[in-house]
Amino acid sequence: MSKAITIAQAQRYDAHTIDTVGIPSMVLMERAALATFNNLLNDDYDLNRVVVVAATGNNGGDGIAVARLLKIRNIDVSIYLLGNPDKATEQTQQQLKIARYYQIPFTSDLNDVINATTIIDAIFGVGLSRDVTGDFAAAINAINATDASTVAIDVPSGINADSGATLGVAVVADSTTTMAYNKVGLLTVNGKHHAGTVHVADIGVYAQDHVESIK
Ligand SMILES: NC(=O)C1=CN([C@@H]2O[C@H](COP(=O)(O)OP(=O)(O)OC[C@H]3O[C@@H](n4cnc5c(N)ncnc54)[C@H](O)[C@@H]3O)[C@@H](O)[C@H]2O)[C@H](O)CC1
Ligand SMILES: [K+]
Repeated sequence: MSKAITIAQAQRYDAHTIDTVGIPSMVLMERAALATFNNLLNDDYDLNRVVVVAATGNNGGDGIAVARLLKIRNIDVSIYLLGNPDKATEQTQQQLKIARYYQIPFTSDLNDVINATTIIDAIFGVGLSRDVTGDFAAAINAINATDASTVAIDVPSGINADSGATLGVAVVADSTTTMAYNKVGLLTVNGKHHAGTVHVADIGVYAQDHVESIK
């Protein structure tokens, strides 16, 4: 079985790749988005109406980049944004700017989420730090109530990537594209149930330098 890592390891490996190796954060985000996009196409989801549900952390930035990859292929995609965009991470603010350039529609109507054929879950990844409440919980409940296929980025939102526990409420995904390595929480019974099929994406982040084998 391939390696699975904790939240602290994921954060440490990301920071090492960005700060010491020198691969810019936006490059990692673009690779995360491309990997998610490729899995989305390979898994043969119904892409008639795609909605990316994104928050303002870097998990949201991954999702907004996926929206752009879909839009430039003429796929009907919109973004349901949760949280205050002025407080988004630098990378996610940049992805929002790019999304506006490509005129990707933003919606604040949960019915658009409910009527989607495929939903991309880009609300929380390894940065989830407390119980999900309010608008975030309402969006996750709507995602889980639809017949739409759901594809999670990195971690199904609401799942603690260490313990696999549901923090309040969590997305039940059909598949999850997780970055660099699987996460230990996604190997638990609850984590597996929420993640669906897990694809591990090589985004250029590794556990050690001078990599001979990434398995
Ligand atoms: N670091 C990188 O360059 C890469 C990251 N990738 C993706 O980014 C996420 C991790 O991003 P991060 O910004 O650290 O965290 P999240 O997006 O998961 O969310 C953090 C954000 O949300 C707030 N928050 C936490 N819990 C709650 C809650 N219950 N309710 C409301 N808000 C909450 C928190 O305060 C932060 O503001 C990782 O999973 C990847 O998807 C890349 O893939 C590329 C490299
Ligand atoms: K997610």
